[in-house]
Amino acid sequence: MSTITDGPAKTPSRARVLRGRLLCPDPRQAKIERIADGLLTIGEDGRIASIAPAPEDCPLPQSYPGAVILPGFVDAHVHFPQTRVIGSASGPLLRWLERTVFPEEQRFNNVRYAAAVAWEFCEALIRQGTTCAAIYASSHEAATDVLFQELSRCGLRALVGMTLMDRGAPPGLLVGADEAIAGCERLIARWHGHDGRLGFCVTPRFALSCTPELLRAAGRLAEAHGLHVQTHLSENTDELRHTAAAFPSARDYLGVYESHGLSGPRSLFAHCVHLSDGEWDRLAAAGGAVAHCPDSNFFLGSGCMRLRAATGRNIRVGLGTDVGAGRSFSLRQVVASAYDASLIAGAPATAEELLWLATRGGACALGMAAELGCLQAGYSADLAVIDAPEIAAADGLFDALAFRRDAAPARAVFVRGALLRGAVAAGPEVV
Ligand SMILES: O=c1[nH]c(=O)c2nc[nH]c2[nH]1
Repeated sequence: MSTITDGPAKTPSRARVLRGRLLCPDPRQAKIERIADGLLTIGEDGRIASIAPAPEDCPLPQSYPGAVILPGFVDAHVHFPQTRVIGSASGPLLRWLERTVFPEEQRFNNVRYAAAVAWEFCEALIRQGTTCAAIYASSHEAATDVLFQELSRCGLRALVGMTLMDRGAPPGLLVGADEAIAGCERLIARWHGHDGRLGFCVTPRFALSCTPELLRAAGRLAEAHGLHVQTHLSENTDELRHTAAAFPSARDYLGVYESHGLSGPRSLFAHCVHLSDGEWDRLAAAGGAVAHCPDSNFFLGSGCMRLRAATGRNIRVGLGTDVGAGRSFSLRQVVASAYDASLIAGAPATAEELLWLATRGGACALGMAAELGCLQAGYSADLAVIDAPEIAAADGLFDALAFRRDAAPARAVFVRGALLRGAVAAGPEVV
């Protein structure tokens, strides 16, 4: 199995200590421990060297007064070529794809356009405190390559796929199976494992945009390289009807992916709004993960995913902005939408649980559990520093972080200890 292991950073970051309010997600359960005044030491290798309460006579000033320090957000589902069409209210899903998404994604056959948007996209992620994302590029090899270049330059961590489509869209977006797989092979050779931060993810858009030949080839490609797979599953009722007609021998929507070698422990399924109990059971048995995208589901009128259907079966769940059907790059906005969705589904989640899903949950869903999502020695120092009111009660603080819609962008963002945004207050040297 191919994993993206975290080697030493190319540009080693200076070892440093951050002092502040720390939010430490539990590695296994959806709980977050608070350290009211803590010291977080980052080693030369970009990993957390230690976490400890600050001593009473600590000479170091608060690194970011008025903020909390937590693991960077993980966006489990986002579309790079939809950056400029966020908030286009042309849904539901299939009409939105036809009217808004496919015309915009065709523009990515122009590499200069793709490069300009790649910069905007990465900036938008970093601004919101996102340090890692599972990204759909367009169906163009060159545009996908340009996105990898920008991710390499800006320091983010990501899984990226060239979106595979050979039917059901304008000709300018369709790429036949042989050509698409050859393009993926070149991208894998160039980028998979790059700098220990970037990985290639096999990305058939959804069943309706792929022939059985392309789905089979995608399954073989993932198997051959031990790669993650990401795709959409059971988002909208019209989509379900068309999928059943296009794959008459499949037992249900998940069955389409199962029969083409695309369901397994490295599969990440977005949406999962209309899955039957039987499909949830099979997804759990296969060890697949889910990208929960409630803001997008509201905006396109797709419905509410039953979060408890996933967590009750110990299925790994991350949160996805699903830009551009999602209306924001902020995982905190998605946390708020996930809360609303949980109320509608009749099983309320807490802000603490949802913030855990936005950080540690996403790391687990993307297969990065050993590296990301915890503030503990040995984990990568991928951090978001977020303004937060001084609220003593844990629930009050989590609620404020999750539900105050006017929240400012992240004060600072680090990946592997390297600063991507913001500055650390100059304090006395303690290392
Ligand atoms: O929310 C979505 N965004 C997309 O781009 C897409 N493609 C297929 N299904 C989709 N759903």
